[in-house]
Amino acid sequence: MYKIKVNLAQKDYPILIKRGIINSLDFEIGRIYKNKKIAIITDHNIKGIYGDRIIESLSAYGFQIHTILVNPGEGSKSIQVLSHVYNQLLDIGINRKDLIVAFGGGVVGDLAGFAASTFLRGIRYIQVPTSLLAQIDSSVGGKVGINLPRGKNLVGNFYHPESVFIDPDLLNTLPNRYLYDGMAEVIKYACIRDKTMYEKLLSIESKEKLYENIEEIIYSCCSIKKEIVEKDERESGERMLLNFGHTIGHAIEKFFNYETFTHGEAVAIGMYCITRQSEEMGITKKGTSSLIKRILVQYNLPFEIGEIDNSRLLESIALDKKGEEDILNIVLLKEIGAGFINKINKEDIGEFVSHL
Ligand SMILES: NC(=O)c1ccc[n+]([C@@H]2O[C@H](COP(=O)([O-])OP(=O)(O)OC[C@H]3O[C@@H](n4cnc5c(N)ncnc54)[C@H](O)[C@@H]3O)[C@@H](O)[C@H]2O)c1
Ligand SMILES: O=C(O)C(=O)C[C@@H](O)[C@H](O)[C@H](O)COP(=O)(O)O
Ligand SMILES: [Zn+2]
Repeated sequence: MYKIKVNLAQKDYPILIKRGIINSLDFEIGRIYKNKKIAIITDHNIKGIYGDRIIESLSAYGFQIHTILVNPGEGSKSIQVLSHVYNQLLDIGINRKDLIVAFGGGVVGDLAGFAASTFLRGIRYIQVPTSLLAQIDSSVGGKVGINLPRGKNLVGNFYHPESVFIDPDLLNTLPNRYLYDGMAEVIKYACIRDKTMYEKLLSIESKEKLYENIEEIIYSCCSIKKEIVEKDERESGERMLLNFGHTIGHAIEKFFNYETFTHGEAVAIGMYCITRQSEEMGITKKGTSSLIKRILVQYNLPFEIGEIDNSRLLESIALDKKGEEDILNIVLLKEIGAGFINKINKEDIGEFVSHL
C-alpha cells in the first residue's frame, strides 16, 4: 500500500493506493465519517459493474446509501446534469453533516466534487476514482467543475476531498481506450517533471507489464501532483505545469464536441503539437517532439489531427484560464522532464497550432 498526505494551508487529506481497497471501503469511510447518510454519485457503467457490491457493503456497515446516477461521458459535466444532481441531493435530504462519494472517472469526480463544493455552500466528499486518468490526476488536487457551451471547465472551484481511495484493481474492467487515455496524463507528468519515468514508460512493452507496474505509476504521478499542488494550490504559477498540452487539448475536445477525442487523446495531440513548434523555434531541445511522438504511439495515442479550421480553435484557446488580458501562459518543455511556463502575446498563439 502507498499513502500520500496532501498538506495544504486550510486542509490535509490522505491518498491511499491499495489493490482491493474497494473491498474495505465501508471500514475506510467509517474511520473518517461518523454520520449515516451518504450520497454516492456515479455513472451507469460503474453502477452496472460495481454498484451493487459497494451499496451492499456500505449498507451492511450501517450507512444509509442513496445513489445518484448520471450518464457516462463528458456531456454529464453540464449545468443541466448538475441541476439534476442538486435536485436529487434535495430529495434525499442531504445536509451539511452528510457525505458525498464521487465514485467514477474524471467526469463523475469533477461533477460530484463541484456539486459538493456548492450544495448548501459545501458538503464533505471523498473521491473513489475508477479510471486510470482519475486515479493519477483528477481525483487529486481539488480542481472540480463543469463545462459551459462555450468551453471546457469554465465553471468550477478548488475544493478538496476528505480522502482519496485508489484501487488499481478497478482498472481491470476499464476499456482499453480509457486505459490509454489515462496514459496521456501519465506521459504529461513524465514530460514536465520526470525523465526517469519517461524511460520507464518506454521500457513497458505490453498491457500486462503496464498492469504489473501500475501501482508504482499511480504513486509517482500522485506524488508529483501533490508536490506541485502544495506549492501552488490555486494555479498562480507552478501548477500551470500540470496543464501541459491542455491549452490546445481543451480546444480540440470542444472543437469536436467532445465526441471524437477523449480528454487524454486531445491532450496527447496538444503536447506533441506545441512541442514540435517550440522545438522549431529553438526553445526546446532538438529531438524532444520525436520522443513525445514515440511514447504516444507506443501507448496507442494520437499525436495529430490534420487540417481543421484553426479560427474556431483559436476562439476556444482565447478562453484558456491561464490567460491574462493580452497574455497567455503556455507550458513548454526545455527537454523531456523539464517543463516551464512561457508568457506569449495572445495573438501569437496561432503559431503554436500550425502542426495539428
Ligand atoms: N479535476 C482534474 O484535475 C482533472 C484532471 C484530468 C482530467 N479531468 C477531467 O476528467 C474527465 C475525463 O475523465 P476520464 O477519462 O476518467 O473519463 P470518464 O469519467 O468519462 O470515464 C471514461 C469511461 O470509462 C468508464 N469507466 C470508468 N472507470 C471504469 C472502470 N473501472 N471500469 C469500466 N468502465 C469504467 C466510464 O463509465 C466512462 O465511460 C474530463 O472531463 C477531464 O476534463 C479533470
Ligand atoms: O490539476 C491541474 O491543475 C490540472 O491542470 C490537471 C489537468 O490534467 C486537468 O485536465 C484539469 O482539469 C485542467 O484544468 P483547467 O483549469 O485547465 O480547466
Ligand atoms: Zn487533464
